[in-house]
Amino acid sequence: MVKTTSATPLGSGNKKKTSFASVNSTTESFESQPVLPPVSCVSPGSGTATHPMGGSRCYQSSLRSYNKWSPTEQGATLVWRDLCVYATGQSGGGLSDRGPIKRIINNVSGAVTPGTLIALMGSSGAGKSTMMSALAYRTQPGTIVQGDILVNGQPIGPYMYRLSGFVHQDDLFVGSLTVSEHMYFMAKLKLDRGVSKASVERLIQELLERTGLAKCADTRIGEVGEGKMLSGGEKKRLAFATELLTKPTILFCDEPTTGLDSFSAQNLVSTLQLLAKRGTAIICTIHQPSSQLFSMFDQVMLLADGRVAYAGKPNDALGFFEQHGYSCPSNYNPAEFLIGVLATAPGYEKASQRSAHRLCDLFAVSEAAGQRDVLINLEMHMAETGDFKVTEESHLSRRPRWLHTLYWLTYRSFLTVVRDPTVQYLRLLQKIGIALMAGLCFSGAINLDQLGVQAIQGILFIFVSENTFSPMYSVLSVFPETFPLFMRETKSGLYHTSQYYVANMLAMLPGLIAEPLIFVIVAYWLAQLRPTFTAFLVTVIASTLVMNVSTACGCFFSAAFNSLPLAMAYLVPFDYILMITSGVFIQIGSMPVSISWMPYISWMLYANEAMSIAQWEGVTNITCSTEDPNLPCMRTGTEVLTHYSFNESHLARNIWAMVAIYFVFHVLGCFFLWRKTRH
Ligand SMILES: Nc1ncnc2c1ncn2[C@@H]1O[C@H](COP(=O)(O)OP(=O)(O)OP(=O)(O)O)[C@@H](O)[C@H]1O
Repeated sequence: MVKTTSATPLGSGNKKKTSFASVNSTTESFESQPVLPPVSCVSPGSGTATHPMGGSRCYQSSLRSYNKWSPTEQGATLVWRDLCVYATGQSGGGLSDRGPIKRIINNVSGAVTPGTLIALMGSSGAGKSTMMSALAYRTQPGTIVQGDILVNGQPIGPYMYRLSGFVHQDDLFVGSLTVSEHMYFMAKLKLDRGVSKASVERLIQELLERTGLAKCADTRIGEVGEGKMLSGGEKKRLAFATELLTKPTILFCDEPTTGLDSFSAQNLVSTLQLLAKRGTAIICTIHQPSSQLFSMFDQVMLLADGRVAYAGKPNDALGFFEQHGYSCPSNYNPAEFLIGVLATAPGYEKASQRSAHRLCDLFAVSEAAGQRDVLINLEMHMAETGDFKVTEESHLSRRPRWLHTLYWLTYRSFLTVVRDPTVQYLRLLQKIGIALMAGLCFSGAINLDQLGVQAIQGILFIFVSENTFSPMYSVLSVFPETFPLFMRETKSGLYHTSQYYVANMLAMLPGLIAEPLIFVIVAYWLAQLRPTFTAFLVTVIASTLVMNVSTACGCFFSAAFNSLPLAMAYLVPFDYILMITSGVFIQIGSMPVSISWMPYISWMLYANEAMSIAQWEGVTNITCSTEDPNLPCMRTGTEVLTHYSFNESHLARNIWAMVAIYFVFHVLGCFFLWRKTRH
């Protein structure tokens, strides 16, 4: 199976030391309130697990049928053989990323059976997170995966988003939502579309209670640095609660104990143990666990430089290392010892790597590796001979409808927009302030004489430029800022790029209509522009279109480049072209032939021409100065329009041209965003 995606680093993780238990009341600790559905079965391979939604599941691995593919009923056996993962260094599919190819995972094989809690360990950079994301079908962009990864004999694919949960090392949320809003949003996107509202609410309530988050249900998640927000431990629990919404058959946890004190870490692993006992296969990367924590895992897999140095029972690991000359001193933390042996010692890089590679070679020919290979070969054999389809798991494919997902995404984006007063209210106040200033400056100057012509064209340019530059630059950060969360959610199959893009646009739309409307209403009447309804309406429509097209342009640049500075670097020269071709600084007809195409992409020109037509069409009584007959004199509106290379018949053309540019920018923006999710 080969898979290629494009790479973007995830957002910064919250590694602050927090306590799982300290944020709970004593009766609500993770241990006493395990994040589990109430169940009756306790041993893998038999029994029934009841989902809080009311459904029931039975993991009967001993009775697993290879005529039917149904991991949710039978439990999931995940095997991988000869797995190699490469990073191409192509991060984000933007217009400026290239890098060398690097092998991170090197021919790794392994297996996890239902009801097993396995720890993935190794020194920093050994490849734990990379391997886990490959197994979970959630690789970062720019990653190439080679080798076989099967769940009950079926090559992994998008079904993993429904079958498995992934608790990330760093918790990414939309900070403006409350805990219950977040859970409701996630339930709407993750759960089967047939689940009723009451069931969803019951499920959320139950999960919040079990994770000790019920008391924070109405607390905003918050962003780092904000005053009132969830603690790191609460965010971690919220991440767990979110993943447990779908009752995953396989659960991946990337360093879930990082940032927790030892007591909370133990509580968390106890919870994972209980979850595993009910049949879930759990793979968990973990850093330097205490001796007690280490022995709580059923299996451990030690990675060194992308290879397996040991896989098997934790208690047998020390025996394997001792057999090959590495004895753990008494009273020494075994996990720390094992990782220490495999780690690269500063100053002795070559020697450390040699000894780690030697251990990997020795493990590859060990009895433990042989036993593991028996299971892998059996699964591979079944995969080749079995005749089953993923679609047989009908409830895995009942995704929410396209419009349903769009609705919830728009709702979330809209909440984010309206709950960010610094952006919304300040922008409106700023618009009113500028409109007042502009209107007052021009009031009294708008007359039907030669100076009035200049004044009218001046304020029209202010209408156009004010609705162009600030909205264009203000949306530049929209996609880079939210990109890590967007990538994580699309990689989890929650929604498509198009839904995310359209939802963001729809959430912005009310502001993009209100702002130019307020601006024109204030400035138009203060400056005493042409007092006809048609002229006013055309000015409002053109200003609104200008603002929306500019925002679309900003969104396109925001989606096409991976960072704000890069997007700015390309946008500034583009703005100059726009401004020069707006019809104010140079007569379009006098531009050199080689660049005469430029005005066609300038919505500033289209808007300027449309507003000018609205002001001058049918005007016949412009007065001229009698004092100096040598001064230019335009007596009619047609003469004014001709002077600026405008044409009275272009009004509709200009409006439609702006509409067309609006859609072209958005389609391109959506395409570039989608491209980033590919590779
Ligand atoms: N997209 C990428 N491009 C280049 N190198 C990468 C990329 N992703 C990961 N790596 C490198 O691959 C190696 C393994 O990374 P990974 O995050 O899987 O390690 P890890 O074992 O999880 O480490 P840690 O415990 O510190 O989180 C590291 O050296 C890392 O720098």
